[in-house]
Amino acid sequence: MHPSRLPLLESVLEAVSAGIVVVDQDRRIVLWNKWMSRHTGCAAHKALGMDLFELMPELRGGRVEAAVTQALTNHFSSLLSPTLNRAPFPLYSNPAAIARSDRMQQAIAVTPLAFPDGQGGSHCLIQLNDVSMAAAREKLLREQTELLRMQTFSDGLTGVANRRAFDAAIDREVRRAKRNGGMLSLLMIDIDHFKPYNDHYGHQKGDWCLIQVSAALQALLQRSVDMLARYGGEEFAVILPDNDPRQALRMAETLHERVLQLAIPHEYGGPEQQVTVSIGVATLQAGQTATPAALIGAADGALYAAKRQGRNRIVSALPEQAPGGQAP
Ligand SMILES: Nc1nc2c(ncn2[C@@H]2O[C@H](COP(=O)(O)OP(=O)(O)OP(=O)(O)O)[C@@H](O)[C@H]2O)c(=O)[nH]1
Repeated sequence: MHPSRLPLLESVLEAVSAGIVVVDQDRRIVLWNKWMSRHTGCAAHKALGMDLFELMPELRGGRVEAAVTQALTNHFSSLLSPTLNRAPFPLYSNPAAIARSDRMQQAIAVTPLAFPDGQGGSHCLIQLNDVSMAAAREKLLREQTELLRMQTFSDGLTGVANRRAFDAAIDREVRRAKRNGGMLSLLMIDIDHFKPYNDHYGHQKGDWCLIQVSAALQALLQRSVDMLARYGGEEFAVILPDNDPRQALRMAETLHERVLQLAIPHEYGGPEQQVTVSIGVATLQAGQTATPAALIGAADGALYAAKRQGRNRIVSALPEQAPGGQAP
């Protein structure tokens, strides 16, 4: 290189918005640019000549040391992913971040340095970039995605799973039950005389009632595989994987009883004068070929039988076989 270009190269190294560190074969620091001084608080005159891993003992035994060793002994380059190695170097964006112990998130590249004339032995270049902004943006995007996912699959009023989530879950669970030869039960739950409740107490109180009932039902579902969903209006569905008809009936009784315990007054709610529910129960038996639609139809049929028989009760049914005995 022409000697007149050396000062230019030096100014570039000092001006660049990235950390540049070079260590020799004994891992001693031979180059430490201004960015490193600014973001570590360690000036070049202190860093130069020191063993990098004595200056920053916390790097010992980690991925940075492994990458430097690979570069110096085997001439391998490494990229340390910011996802796996968020902040190995004690680097801070500004003094306030030091006070908060809030390290900058880092992308690190470790490269063996080849000298054109073969002189100088093994050296290793470590480049560090601040990816805090990108990481913060990524976190925000992840949070927004999660929020959207929640909004897409949960009911805006009650917070329980919505119809879209139910449709996906029942499809998945029917397939799983058929694959494993297991059972699957479904409860359809409908609040009795809800139209007169709305008409008499008002729509807002009706909303409140839906929230109370769904929260009470949800609180009784202990297993993570069970799902309560708002099927529509004042109708809820409960998917109970691996539950046989007896277990499903017991769960229906527990849920029915819990709504009675809420003792929500309903002047036009039948003889009980409180909010009650009717429940239809259906079970997909082991080895039976049935579709989600057949299981829902059976539970719905049982629910309407419960309504016809006077409401505030539970009726069980078995699902219809799919035509031809084959699921689609
Ligand atoms: N407040 C409120 N009411 C709702 C909501 N969704 C549906 N409804 C009401 O729920 C009522 C359902 O009435 P119906 O389907 O006639 O049933 P019901 O009066 O409960 O009669 P049975 O089911 O036969 O006992 C209607 O008045 C709807 O307006 C909601 O999100 N909030």
